[in-house]
Amino acid sequence: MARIESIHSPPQCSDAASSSASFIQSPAAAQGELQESLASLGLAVSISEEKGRCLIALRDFCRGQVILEQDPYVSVLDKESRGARCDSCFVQAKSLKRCSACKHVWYCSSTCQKKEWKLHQDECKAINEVKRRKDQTPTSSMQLMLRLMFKRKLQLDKVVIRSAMDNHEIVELLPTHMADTSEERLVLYAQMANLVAWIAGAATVDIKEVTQLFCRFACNAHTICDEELRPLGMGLFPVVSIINHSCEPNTVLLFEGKRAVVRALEQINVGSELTLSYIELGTSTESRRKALREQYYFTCNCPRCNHLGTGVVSLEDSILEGLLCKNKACKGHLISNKGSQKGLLCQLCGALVNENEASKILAEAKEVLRQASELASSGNHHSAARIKTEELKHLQEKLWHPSSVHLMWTHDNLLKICMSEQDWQSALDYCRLTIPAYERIYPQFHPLLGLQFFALGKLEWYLGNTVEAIKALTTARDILAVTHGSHGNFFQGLLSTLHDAQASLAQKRMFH
Ligand SMILES: C[S@@+](CC[C@H](N)C(=O)[O-])C[C@H]1O[C@@H](n2cnc3c(N)ncnc32)[C@H](O)[C@@H]1O
Repeated sequence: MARIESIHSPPQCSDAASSSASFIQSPAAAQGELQESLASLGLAVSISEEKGRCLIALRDFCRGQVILEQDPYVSVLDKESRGARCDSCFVQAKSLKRCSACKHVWYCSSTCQKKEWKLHQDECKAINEVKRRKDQTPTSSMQLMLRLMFKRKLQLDKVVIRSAMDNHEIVELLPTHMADTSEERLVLYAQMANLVAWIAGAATVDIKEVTQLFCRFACNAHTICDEELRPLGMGLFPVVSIINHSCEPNTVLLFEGKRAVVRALEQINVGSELTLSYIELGTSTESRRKALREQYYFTCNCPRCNHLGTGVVSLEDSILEGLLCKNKACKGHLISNKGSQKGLLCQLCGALVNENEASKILAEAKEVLRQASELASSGNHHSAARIKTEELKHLQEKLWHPSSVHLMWTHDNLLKICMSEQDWQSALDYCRLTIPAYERIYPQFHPLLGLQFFALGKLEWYLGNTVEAIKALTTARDILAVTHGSHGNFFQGLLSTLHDAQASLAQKRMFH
């Protein structure tokens, strides 16, 4: 594809050679400068012993209000999105132009290509060097690291503008958890750092520092998704990353292109801490805590987790992930017994399944799950996959609650398979089955819940069930107006489907 020539012009910056030392801020100065910027948005950083830095509201925010927006310090598209989306703005476009030098990045316009050139220039040379010497291109995480290093240098050299919310010093304030990181992982990061050094030119790269930066990526970088929460790439957002986790979050993070937008999920009063969910919320307390410990190195003590051990959470957890009681007359669920006798305890009839029998049931359950995930990850949405997934569904129905997460994901997989086969009626049936589980698992204003109602509404509408379509689309509208905002094309598309359905119903009523 033709090169947009102007991008190869050298950067226009007369003072590029001036001393960079005066441009480096101390961490304290960078934090002070950040506080000032945040204050103008009604936000502040405070420190807690348990969590480290926290982001606090200095004023009230109402449900659906945008609290914070931030462009990534650095970002990169996934392999799957490269060539389908613009590397600069992440917009999907049919006629993208490829950088003719490295042939690795694509832009939707010469404006985007020019905007990125200063950052892409060194990366372009590095990619070509890897191609020449290894006949390979760097992976996405490697590319993200290269971009971070090149951007830092360009900001130090004053070739690229820095701001209070976009500079390397605030990236360095993010935790690394290096001391908590396993030896095995550190070795992997060090190997990756060596590769980065080799790609970027070893003289300029400090291996220990890059290893530390990989640790920082692991617990701070965000997956950038489209409106339907399909992953597009990765980005580092040093201010959004100050927001700590809760399993009952009061904010939600979505992306407009690659720009992060944080909205309030509820009324947030002055003085409250902002929280986000870092993980999939539809799992039991133990699973959520395990996931958080493994990736973020903390034990969650949010209000939802703090109920662990109380009756409410045991029942909720057993419905989400607990096995059905083996006693045919009982409708209860089994979860690990916390008492002296090891095994599984029924939450309803109190029957204890001993350790041996418990491990047999768990092995059976594990095998069912293994088959399910193998099928889901194979991406093989053909009739053979459908038959197998339906078999799994029957097996899972014998083992788990109808609202369990396992069945919910199986119903979701079947929904996708039926959609790809254009079997709309079966797709609608499976979509309907997912709704009670979604409603149980996710909070009232969760984007996944809104998206599932949107999918249901479209299927109902397509199959001529106008009243049901209006009901589902109205629920989707109410949720997505809060999580996604009401201005984008995606939301407008939902409104227009809803208006069509409402107009059709009005017309039907006029003629009957
Ligand atoms: C993305 S950072 C959040 C900002 C961080 N607190 C800071 O000081 O910059 C993620 C890290 O914050 C801490 N963290 C986040 N949520 C927490 C929570 N609910 N309880 C305890 N620590 C938490 C953990 O150390 C985690 O690895």
